[in-house]
Amino acid sequence: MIKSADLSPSALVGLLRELKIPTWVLVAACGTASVAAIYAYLLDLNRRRREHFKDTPQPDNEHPLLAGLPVTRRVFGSSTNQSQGIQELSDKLGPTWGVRMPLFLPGFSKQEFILFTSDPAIISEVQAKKDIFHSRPKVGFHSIIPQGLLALRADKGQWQTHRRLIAPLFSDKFLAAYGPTLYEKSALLHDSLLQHFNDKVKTKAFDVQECLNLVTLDIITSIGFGLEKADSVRALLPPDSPQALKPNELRSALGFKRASDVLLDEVMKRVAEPSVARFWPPRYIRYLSAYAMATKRVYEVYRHKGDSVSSDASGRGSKDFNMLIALKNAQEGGQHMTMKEVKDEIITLMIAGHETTGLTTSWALYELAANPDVQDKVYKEVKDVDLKSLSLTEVKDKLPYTYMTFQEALRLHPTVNIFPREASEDVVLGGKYRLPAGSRILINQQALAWNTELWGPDAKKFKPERMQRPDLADLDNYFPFGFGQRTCIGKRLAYVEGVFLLAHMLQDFHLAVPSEFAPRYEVRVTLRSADGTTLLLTPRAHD
Ligand code: HEM
Repeated sequence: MIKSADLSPSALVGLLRELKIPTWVLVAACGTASVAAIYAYLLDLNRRRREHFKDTPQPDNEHPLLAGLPVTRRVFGSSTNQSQGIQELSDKLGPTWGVRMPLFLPGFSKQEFILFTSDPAIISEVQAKKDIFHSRPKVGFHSIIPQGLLALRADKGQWQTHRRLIAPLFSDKFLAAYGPTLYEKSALLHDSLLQHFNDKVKTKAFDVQECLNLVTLDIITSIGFGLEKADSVRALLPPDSPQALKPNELRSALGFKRASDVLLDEVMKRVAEPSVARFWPPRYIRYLSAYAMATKRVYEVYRHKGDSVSSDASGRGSKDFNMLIALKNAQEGGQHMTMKEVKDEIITLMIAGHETTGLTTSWALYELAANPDVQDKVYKEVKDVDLKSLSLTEVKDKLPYTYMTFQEALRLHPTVNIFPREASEDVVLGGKYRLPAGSRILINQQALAWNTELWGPDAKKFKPERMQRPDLADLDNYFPFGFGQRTCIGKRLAYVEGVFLLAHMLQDFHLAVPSEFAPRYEVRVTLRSADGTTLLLTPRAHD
């Protein structure tokens, strides 16, 4: 019999020597025992956590150790399947369901759970608990987007100060100042398109999603960065046009577009994959050079002296002004943002304000093409409006039906179809869905748009008239620009810009959907049409 005193490490070693067991066998046995112990521990952890979250429906094919990570990666990893994948899981599991994250992987220690919801009651509760759901999760945002409004935490003073300093960029005075640029860029788009038509070519197919993404980029880089020569829409000119860009000009005209694409691409990838893959040299170099391009431009403008904003007697504003200079001059109690803070905010505005507006406008154009009766009504409203002298502050009053068209496009195809919030403390939603501090909730507003209880049996039909409902502003379930204190700061600009671009397009072109075209959703942070939005354009003069 072995006495306990004999179990000292040296006695054990002595015993093993006596037994003459080869060292490699001992090492292998120890290794196997350790792996088995870790595995057993993780399985037990997984079982306990499954038990902890048992009241939240979860996909049943979860990995015993990786928990919901493979499901999340499948859903988010392939952007064309994202909205479909989430919808399929919602159909199966109900309006609120969740996935657990593997606690032991680096990067997940705080993001224990992701709760997806399209349940109006749960969403109202999240809106009411605004002191808990005030920030976006760190994954993705923190390491990629500069430290601007999108990424900053709302419980820190910096976000509040920045929000106050940036808000005036969307006031009446500033909107009036953007007018001339908006008209100029939109007119350039139309010139570029119209050059494709002649007596023989009266109707031609264009990808309006591409067109709108180019023009909204030109607008934001011009009013944001002061890039007066931002004219990437000239890439749409017919190659034989005397104004067509030469290859070297095309490169520089599309430089900002490429940078913006890369930055957005990174946002999407990093949301799905908080891993070292982002440092893969080719990808990292691409990202760094896109970022450097935007940064260089910010610093060039920043070092120039400039006025914050000027408007002429008609209130139409001036082109010699940009958001960057306005932010440089913005101050509160004599305190300005630092150059780096201004840079972070201006790149954030470019990322947040470009594709969102372009895509919503192109969804609206698609719906107008698909619904000729609605198109006729919009055309009737816009055809005699002098857009060149229209102040952006008048857009809503002068173009009410077009405005509702834009709002309805946002309902049916919410450009930010799913947006995240982080729980700053442990919280239980709906009396049973547990969300530990640091976990995420993803608000699925696309499913809300199709909810027949909210929007009636024709919820999937495009009907701008439904935006006349008087309670629209108070609806807890129509929030294409988010809600609460983190609501989109650029909402007013998005509306007037989108409605203006829609009105201009309809003044000049009749739209139709080619018989073979049916859009498929793709999500790259924003909801786009995977194959572009090809529409048949006929200049009204040839109509
Ligand atoms: C149709 C166009 C747009 C849509 C659908 C949209 C949608 C959104 C949504 C859903 C959010 C998140 C809100 C939340 O978490 O509650 C957001 C935030 C934001 N948006 Fe927009 N947006 C649009 C245009 C713009 C424009 C034109 C700008 C600026 C030029 C802009 C700048 C921002 C910023 C800076 C934030 C972060 C605000 C904060 O956290 O304080 N957006 N947007």
